Amino acid sequence: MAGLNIVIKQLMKEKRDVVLSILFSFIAGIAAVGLFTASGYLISQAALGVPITALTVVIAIVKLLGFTRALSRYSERYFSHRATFTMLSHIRVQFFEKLQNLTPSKVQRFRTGDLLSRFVSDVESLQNFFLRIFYPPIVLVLIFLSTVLFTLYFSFWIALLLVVGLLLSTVVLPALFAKVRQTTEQPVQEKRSDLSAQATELLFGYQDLKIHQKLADQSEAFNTANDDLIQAQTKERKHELLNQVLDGWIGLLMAWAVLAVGGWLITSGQMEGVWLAMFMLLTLTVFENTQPMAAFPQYFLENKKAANRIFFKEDEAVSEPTQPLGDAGAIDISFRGVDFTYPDEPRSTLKNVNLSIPSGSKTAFVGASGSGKSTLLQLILKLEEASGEVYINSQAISQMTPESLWQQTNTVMQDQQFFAGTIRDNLLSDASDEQLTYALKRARLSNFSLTDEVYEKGDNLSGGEKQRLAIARLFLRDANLWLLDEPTSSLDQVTAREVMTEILRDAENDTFVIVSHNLRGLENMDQIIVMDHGEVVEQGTFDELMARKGYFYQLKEIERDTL
Ligand SMILES: Nc1ncnc2c1ncn2[C@@H]1O[C@H](COP(=O)(O)OP(=O)(O)OP(=O)(O)O)[C@@H](O)[C@H]1O
Repeated sequence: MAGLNIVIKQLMKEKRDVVLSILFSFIAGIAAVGLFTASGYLISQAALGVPITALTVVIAIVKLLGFTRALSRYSERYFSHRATFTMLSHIRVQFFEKLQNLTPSKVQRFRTGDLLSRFVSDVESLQNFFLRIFYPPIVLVLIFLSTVLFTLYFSFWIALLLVVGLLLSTVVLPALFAKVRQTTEQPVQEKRSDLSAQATELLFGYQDLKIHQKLADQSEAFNTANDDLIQAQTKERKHELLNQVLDGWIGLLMAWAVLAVGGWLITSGQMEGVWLAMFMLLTLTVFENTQPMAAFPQYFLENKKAANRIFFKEDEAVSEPTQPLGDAGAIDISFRGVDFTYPDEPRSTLKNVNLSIPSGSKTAFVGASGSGKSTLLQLILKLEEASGEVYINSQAISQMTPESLWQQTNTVMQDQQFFAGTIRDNLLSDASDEQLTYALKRARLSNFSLTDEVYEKGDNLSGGEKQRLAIARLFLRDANLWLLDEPTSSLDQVTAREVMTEILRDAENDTFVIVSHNLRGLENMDQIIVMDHGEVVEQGTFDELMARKGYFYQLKEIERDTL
């Protein structure tokens, strides 16, 4: 229920619309019962030959009730849908905020299709929460209470029959179906999420799957997920229809029972015959209100699951950081006893890392692939949380608001995101066109204009163009800390050198950290930190490391031999 409690809280923000929906739904329902009750009375009186003039008031009431019913139904629809759609928008925002508060790596752990399915289908399915779960039972109880009280005035036995029928169709039948559903349950949401995940993977990997001739396998997995979903939906719909039919039967059964009891009451002189048609029509109409209860168990279980998927529990409660990084200009960084393992991974990624990066220094991380260099940058950026502590300007990063840190950082990570739009949109800056064009020029992208189109994920850009576009973003920012993860790995040597010269010109007085597999040009670095299997194995200047003839020296030797 944890998820549904949050949904109720969001719904209660629209208290006024909620109350008005219940009120108008009650008026519409009770007006319908009144309309048919009065009609039954009219039919009996007409059959007994009462002159039409004596029935004018009842005829007027029938007309008034018909009008009231239509108007109230319209108002109910208006307020209930307004409350629902406003609630959905609150939930979307809350879901998005929940994702925003997760570290990026936790978000990445979701399959894209699953996330989309939660964001779209699960949120959409919650529109049934107010419309079919929350207020129909309240309205039903109110209408039945009023009807039973009215009936009690004429006959205890008919009132009792109505109560029995109500219990049968709103308690016994839904409970029975809920039980059956629990044993034969087809989790539609999970199937939908599977299909969505299969579809996104098919689309993302389309080219590779085609080249590796595995498209047929993936398509088969997609078709199986599709069939599973259809099967689950069919089963669910069958349940709902059967429930509706049985509910309708209960209404008819009660009408027959009222006819029989009414007949007995009339023949035994306990009730006047003129009321019989009235109670028949009253019973048939009042049981129409129990129809929405047929779908109640299905919607309840579905919404409970959807709410729990949207407001999923996180593994551990993360305390909100409160301290901003002070804008002191130069930035220094130190790692003290930092250990890190990616969640759900068996292998430890960083082990007891201790290092120091002085303000204004130039540092290069080198080492074998998978040794933990990129992870170190992610820890500095607070994209992951480690044990031990990282300090920036002597402030513990765990207490630091990430936004204040990112504001002072110029970053190029290995994977950059590009969006469908223009080059201008993808520079992610409010700078003037002149400044944007100059940044492109410095990143050696003068062949592009600001209005050139960029496809989703930058699919129409080469690997090197994407890197240069990411670097152009840096030239438009004013930050004191540079964290670059193989920023020029896809560029030819000449362009790479030109671009690096531009970067170093801007970073001259800043703290500069680069991860690189290219061991050339490291002579100019203030320090080189060598990583192996998640540990710092060497650190020092280029000359110091070469003189030591250790790991770095061997890497240099291998590089020289392979050139
Ligand atoms: N998101 C992730 N989830 C789980 N494990 C990860 C994740 N990212 C990286 N790893 C693992 O952490 C280890 C260190 O990876 P990292 O990317 O930091 O290494 P690296 O030294 O930067 O490698 P490369 O030079 O190839 O980029 C690797 O074993 C990798 O498999």
